[in-house]
Amino acid sequence: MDSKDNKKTEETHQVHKNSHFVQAFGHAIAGIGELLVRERNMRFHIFAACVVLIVGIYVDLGRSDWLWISVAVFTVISAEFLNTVVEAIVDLIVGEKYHPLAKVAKDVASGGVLAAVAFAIIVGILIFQPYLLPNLQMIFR
Ligand SMILES: Nc1ncnc2c1ncn2[C@@H]1O[C@H](COP(=O)(O)OP(=O)(O)OP(=O)(O)O)[C@@H](O)[C@H]1O
Repeated sequence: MDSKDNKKTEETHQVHKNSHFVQAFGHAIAGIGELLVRERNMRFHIFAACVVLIVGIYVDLGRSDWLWISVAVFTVISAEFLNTVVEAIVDLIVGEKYHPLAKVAKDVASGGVLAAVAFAIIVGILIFQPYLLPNLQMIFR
């Protein structure tokens, strides 16, 4: 993109600070939409969270169980946000070129998502095990 194209883009797209809350809110919602469109993993996390929500309602989880599940879900979602930000910044800086530090940044960011998912699985097992184990034993007896 040459400087003329750049100037044209800056005229038609916002590149300055948000002037009011509604504008900032709109961009934040657009960011969430972008994440859902770009990241297949994010769509899977949302699907998994919906399944947990339905099963949680079915087994009538208590207040503190819902609190732990909320922490687990938002930890995974936050890690995915961070991962997408890192990917976008790395791609902006290095483009299609290979760089060992780009690899470190992207691998560490996706490692963060993996760690968050492991945490969510542990929380899920600890919370659902007392409800699901008796049912599973009944099925396999
Ligand atoms: N510019 C680069 N230089 C070096 N390695 C890179 C570069 N771009 C990507 N990689 C390597 O390819 C992997 C996948 O990168 P990509 O940007 O496609 O992420 P992705 O498949 O969307 O990952 P995720 O599943 O975490 O969202 C990275 O984890 C990294 O190891």
